[in-house]
Amino acid sequence: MNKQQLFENIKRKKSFLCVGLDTDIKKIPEHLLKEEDPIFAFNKAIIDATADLCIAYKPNLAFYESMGVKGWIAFEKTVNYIKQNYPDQFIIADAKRGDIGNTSAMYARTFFEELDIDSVTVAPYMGEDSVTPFLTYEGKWVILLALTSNKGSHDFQLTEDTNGERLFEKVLRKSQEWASDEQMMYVVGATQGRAFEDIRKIVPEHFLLVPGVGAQGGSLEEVCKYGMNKTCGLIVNSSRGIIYVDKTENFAAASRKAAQKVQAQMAEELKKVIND
Ligand SMILES: O=c1ccn([C@@H]2O[C@H](COP(=O)(O)O)[C@@H](O)[C@H]2O)c(=O)[nH]1
Repeated sequence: MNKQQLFENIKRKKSFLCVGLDTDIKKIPEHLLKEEDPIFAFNKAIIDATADLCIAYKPNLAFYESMGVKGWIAFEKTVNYIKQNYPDQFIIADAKRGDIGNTSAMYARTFFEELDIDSVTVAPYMGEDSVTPFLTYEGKWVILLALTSNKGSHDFQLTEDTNGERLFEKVLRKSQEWASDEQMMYVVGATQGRAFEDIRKIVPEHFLLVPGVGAQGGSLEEVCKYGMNKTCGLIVNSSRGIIYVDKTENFAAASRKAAQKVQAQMAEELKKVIND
């Protein structure tokens, strides 16, 4: 999916919501445990209940890999289910990969060839040769960690060099030499508030993947105020705030309600920048 198609989906659905499929066997409703594949059964119900309200799904690999082979099977089934039934959805493998070049090439092969996923999150710490193998696939996206939502973002990302440049700013500037806004997005945590203003000075046109609303307490309003651009430029993720609002047989309808609430807020925010 290219940038224009993503923007068209956002306008059509009046939504820039990404539902995070952080599916934990210990948190899903008990009645699903009798299913052959409870993780997939849960994901399928959540996807069917929310697909008209969101433009992306973000399964986080940690939740699947923690279950070994069964987890990988559930992950692959989930990706295929979305692709077959909701082909307009942008799929993000939140895997935070990155290694020496030939190893990164294997990660890229996994997500882009074997699974044909739209995008993968990548850590920038190992530099250019750890990122460029992901960029050799046309139509696929790298989502580079820039300024994350957690407290630990202060340890490295927010520290300044002698010229006053913060590490996340260096990541944004340097990585633009590797790919354009048609192939690269950045992760910026919703908890980072006004930093979005500084980020937009360096990457005015790029899409940003924004986790941290909902359970982590980031403000959607603030993210939009400082981070939205003329093509929206935001994919805002919520995982626990949507998928775990109810543990009964009614869980999917409850998740839909939670997604509807966020989507309605997003529709209002979009009106401020998009006229058609
Ligand atoms: O800076 C980051 C980068 C990634 N994440 C991931 O996003 C979701 C957030 O889940 P919530 O339940 O909505 O808090 C999760 O998969 C994280 O690993 C992030 O939170 N912050």
